[in-house]
Amino acid sequence: MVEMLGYTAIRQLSQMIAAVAFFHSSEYVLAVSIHGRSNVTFSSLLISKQYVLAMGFSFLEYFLEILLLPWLKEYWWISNTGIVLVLIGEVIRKAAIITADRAFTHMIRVRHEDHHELVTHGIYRFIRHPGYSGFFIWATATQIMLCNPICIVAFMVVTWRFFSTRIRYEEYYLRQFFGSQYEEYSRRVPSGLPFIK
Ligand SMILES: C[S@@+](CC[C@H](N)C(=O)[O-])C[C@H]1O[C@@H](n2cnc3c(N)ncnc32)[C@H](O)[C@@H]1O
Repeated sequence: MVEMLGYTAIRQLSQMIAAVAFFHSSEYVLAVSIHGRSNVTFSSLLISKQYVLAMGFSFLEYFLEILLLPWLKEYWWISNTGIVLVLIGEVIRKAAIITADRAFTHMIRVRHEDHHELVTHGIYRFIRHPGYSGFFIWATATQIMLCNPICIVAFMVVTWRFFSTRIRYEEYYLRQFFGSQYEEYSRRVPSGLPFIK
């Protein structure tokens, strides 16, 4: 197997599998420790059908290019930049989850609960949506790590579009829950995603 794939593929694919496994297992562990096992479902692993499809495309691109354009995978400075960005994305996202604590629910709240307070400290002082910003960086970085030019662009476009819709929906409710407090906060602090104020 190692001889068939070669050093580059073995290394880059192992990094990818490690990044994905760590991301999802840590999301699940954090969700259980914050919300309790009985309130956490398989969806907290954040593995949707669309996500599996995207990852499928990513591996397909990787295998086609390593067979047909192997030189493309040898830009180690690009691949290593991807590793650094994967770590940065992880740190931003996990800092968001830990800081927001019980306010960080995987399903967007549409009803205000008594314990739900507006979080504006820690990483939320600098970015309004650090959880989404971290995921956006992480997902794009996995493709940079694999030197997958098509999926770098595709992952950026798809995750950006997904979060731009989600942020509009989420902020509609946050404005209802927290009124002028949220207005003032959103004027002062950037979203953390490009081209979203
Ligand atoms: C998946 S979390 C994402 C939180 C945030 N958008 C982020 O990217 O870090 C979604 C939940 O967080 C809540 N939420 C988002 N921003 C918040 C804030 N600054 N303070 C309290 N709750 C927040 C929303 O009401 C929603 O139910």
